[in-house]
Amino acid sequence: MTQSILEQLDTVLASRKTGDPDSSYVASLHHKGLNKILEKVGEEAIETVLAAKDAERDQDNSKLIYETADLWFHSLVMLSHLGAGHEQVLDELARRFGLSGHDEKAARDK
Ligand SMILES: N=c1c2ncn([C@@H]3O[C@H](COP(=O)(O)OP(=O)(O)OP(=O)(O)O)[C@@H](O)[C@H]3O)c2ncn1[C@@H]1O[C@H](COP(=O)(O)O)[C@@H](O)[C@H]1O
Repeated sequence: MTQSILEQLDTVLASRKTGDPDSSYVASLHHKGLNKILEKVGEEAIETVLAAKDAERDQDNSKLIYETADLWFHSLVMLSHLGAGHEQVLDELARRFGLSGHDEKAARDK
């Protein structure tokens, strides 16, 4: 089975916790600490909201997709910084959907 992009990203984000802040953006965020990471998550959330308003006005979702990717990315950095990962979020969504984490992973791996 090939690894999903989220699995690959989680692996890279974890490796950056001990990376060089001068050569890695993610390592620089971990180095600056949780407050800087939360500042970025807040900033990207606002940019996503503004992009959604523009998307409705312009009937064009391209900027919204770009900003949502930034928001998801920085949220993953936040989870990683605190020792969590995307799997736990997917498990929570699956639980709300009535699937066990195991069923949800099996459905994704099909
Ligand atoms: N997916 C991303 C990704 N998305 C966004 N960004 C960075 O997030 C930042 C977005 O913040 P802004 O738009 O506010 O830009 P900015 O003004 O330069 O940021 P600040 O000065 O405010 O911190 C930019 O610097 C982008 O380069 C990302 N940086 C890295 N990745 C992934 O993370 C991996 C590891 O990255 P490094 O740690 O840099 O090796 C990469 O291989 C990519 O897959």
